Amino acid sequence: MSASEPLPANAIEVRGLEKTYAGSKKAPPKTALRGVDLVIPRGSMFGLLGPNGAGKSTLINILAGVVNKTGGTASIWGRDIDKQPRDARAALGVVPQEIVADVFFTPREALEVQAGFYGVPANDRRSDELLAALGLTDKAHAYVRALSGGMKRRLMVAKALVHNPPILILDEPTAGVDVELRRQLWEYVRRINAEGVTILLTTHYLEEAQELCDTIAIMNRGEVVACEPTPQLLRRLDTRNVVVTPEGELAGPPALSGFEVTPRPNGAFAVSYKKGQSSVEQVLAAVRAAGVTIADISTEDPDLEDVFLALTYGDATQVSPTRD
Ligand SMILES: Nc1ncnc2c1ncn2[C@@H]1O[C@H](COP(=O)(O)OP(=O)(O)OP(=O)(O)O)[C@@H](O)[C@H]1O
Repeated sequence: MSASEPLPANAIEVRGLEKTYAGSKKAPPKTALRGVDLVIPRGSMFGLLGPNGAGKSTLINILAGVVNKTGGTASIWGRDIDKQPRDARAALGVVPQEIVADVFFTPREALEVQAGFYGVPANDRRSDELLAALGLTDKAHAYVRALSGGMKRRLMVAKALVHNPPILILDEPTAGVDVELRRQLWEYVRRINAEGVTILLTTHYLEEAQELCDTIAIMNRGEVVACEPTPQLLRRLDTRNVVVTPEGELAGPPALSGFEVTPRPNGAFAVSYKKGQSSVEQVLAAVRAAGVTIADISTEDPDLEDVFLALTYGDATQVSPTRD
């Protein structure tokens, strides 16, 4: 990227994106994207969530130039993928879902070859810096096939960054990565995000998206069903639980008019209420009015899993998500 270029407001803009995979004798055509609109602001840490088959990989593969779209437009760093495909793709580093190992190269050689592929002049290459940043310095000259799965994945992150792209896409990057490596990987991703790199990540680890991403889009059946700043998305599911532990043993959880009550282990029960419509005070008053003496209470906020389920499965008019 030239330093004098004005920076685009949005790293990625997708409008009305459609994809139908052609059918064959054995399989009918398959629509994977049904008019997806998505705007990823420059500098954000953006999470793309959705059940299997929602269309996340299809979307990423279209951006990466691996899959041809059927309709709509997409631009990367202000460049239209149809009109300026090379420039658009040069702004992206993509870490694919599957581990792709260069069996004949050492990690250092793999990075040099990749840099050469992008035309990065020898003086501008950052192979050693990237190996160090991803904790691979002592494996720089080992054969890639001798690396653990987590190391191969970190090498793939390094490879995606050799040309210093302003956008990094990580497609399910922590599948099969152990807890410690995952922590290191996220630390690094957070660091480069703080340095200005826009991150788009798809993940099934909902807590991870909640913890890492400032904005989250949720896809289901080829459509974006939500796209909001993380705290706003969490507020959308405005149900709160008050978990009550009663004094002594009850025959069962009390019936409270106007509230949903569900049993919890060890004689406790949860009372759900809508924030804005009721309050913890009102819940406790109803519990006391039912003759229950309260030994202890705690409150629960919804996590992303609740929001995700409510948006993608909770709607009774919606059939269950596509399965392959
Ligand atoms: N090459 C292909 N040919 C035909 N159908 C495909 C192809 N690739 C994906 N699909 C279908 O398109 C739909 C979307 O798949 P996609 O892989 O984009 O979803 P995803 O959200 O990335 O799921 P996952 O989390 O499992 O990777 C699925 O129904 C899938 O079966």
